[in-house]
Amino acid sequence: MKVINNMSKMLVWKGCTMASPTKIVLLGCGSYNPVTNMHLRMFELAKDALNKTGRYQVISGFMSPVSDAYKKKDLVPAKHRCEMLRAALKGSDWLKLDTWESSLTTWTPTAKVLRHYKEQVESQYVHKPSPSKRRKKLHNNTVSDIAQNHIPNIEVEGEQVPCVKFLCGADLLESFAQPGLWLEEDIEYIVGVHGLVVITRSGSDPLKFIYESDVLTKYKENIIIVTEWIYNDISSTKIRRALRRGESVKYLLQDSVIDYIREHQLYGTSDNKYINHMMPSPNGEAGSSPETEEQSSSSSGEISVILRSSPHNGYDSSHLTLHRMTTTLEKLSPVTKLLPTHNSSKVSCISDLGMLVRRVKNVRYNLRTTLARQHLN
Ligand SMILES: Nc1ncnc2c1ncn2[C@@H]1O[C@H](COP(=O)(O)OP(=O)(O)OP(=O)(O)O)[C@@H](O)[C@H]1O
Ligand SMILES: O=C(O)c1ccc[n+]([C@@H]2O[C@H](COP(=O)([O-])O)[C@@H](O)[C@H]2O)c1
Repeated sequence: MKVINNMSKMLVWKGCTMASPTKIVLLGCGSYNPVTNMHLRMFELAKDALNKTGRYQVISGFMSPVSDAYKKKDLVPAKHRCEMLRAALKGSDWLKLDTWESSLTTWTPTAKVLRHYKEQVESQYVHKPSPSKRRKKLHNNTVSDIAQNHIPNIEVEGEQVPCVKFLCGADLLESFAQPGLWLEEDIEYIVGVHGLVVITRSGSDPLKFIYESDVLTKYKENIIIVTEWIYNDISSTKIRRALRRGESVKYLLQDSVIDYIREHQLYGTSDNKYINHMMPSPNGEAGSSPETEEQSSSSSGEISVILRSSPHNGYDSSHLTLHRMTTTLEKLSPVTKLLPTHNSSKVSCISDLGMLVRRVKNVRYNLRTTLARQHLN
């Protein structure tokens, strides 16, 4: 009988019934530069936690990459971030990319993005198109939608208008306290009107943070904290660093995202890919890489690798390094030409390529590869 009493309490709790949980659309905003497995996992965690309460039913999740106007350091163009998201989301039947925010030429505060979503969900619900039309729109979600102010498609059933909740990591919640970053009224709108689902992140203490904030305490009923027990601190920053250093990011990103990054030579991958293949280590094994001071790739297809070397007595082998890089690059890509752009006479002497790898410090080579196809054009 006790169980039944408890059940009946649950049934009347806040006017909700077990039979009619509130339908939820989760919205995640971020740079997604690039999208990681943790960004995807956040949605799964949130969905599980909300559904398990019996009060909510998550029907859709949307990922909204920030526009290029956000100008965050190392932010690659929205076109690429959207394509990587699109590739990553192929395996999900309830998560979707929304390109509206990223298509704008100015940065949009998150409160405005949420307000836009709320309006879209409500209007879509009221003027619900026929299922066939909705399905068609859903599959038309391509990068070209960026120019068309794509409207998210929510699969809705029944008559209840879904609520849009903001999904974020605990670090984003804590950024609410950064002076001058978020507007007070925006925080109030986000938490008061929409509500938050916060995924814990290492080094954060969301409960304490909520306790210390008057506005968050006021709306604490609207904040759901989801503890990620499987400790996972993947961040896009760490991914970009690993890529820049030519380190593997497999199992941290979706394979399709890794393929996209390689194909489009994002985050400095072009240089490392070649360097890792061509540079022998001191004991002759392939795989060590020279210290590169700077590696960059431009949208014009040019790749720059700058090597630093220090004065050293003995034989100058840096030209050999240059030669090896040239031939390896040409072997790897027959359409690549290397144009040395620095005077090699100033380069220090070193007898061993592996040593060069470690001692390169002062003198620079700027190896510029230009795709022959571009020469031809
Ligand atoms: N490992 C993680 N655990 C919990 N939340 C995360 C994690 N990684 C990202 N998030 C959340 O994902 C959202 C989108 O974040 P964003 O794209 O800025 O990712 P990021 O990995 O933190 O990026 P960067 O490292 O470039 O700052 C934010 O709400 C952020 O808090
Ligand atoms: O709305 C705001 O005032 C606001 C202030 C700081 C960050 N945001 C959003 O938070 C998201 C994550 O930002 P970041 O810098 O952690 O990548 C991104 O979508 C930003 O638009 C939003």
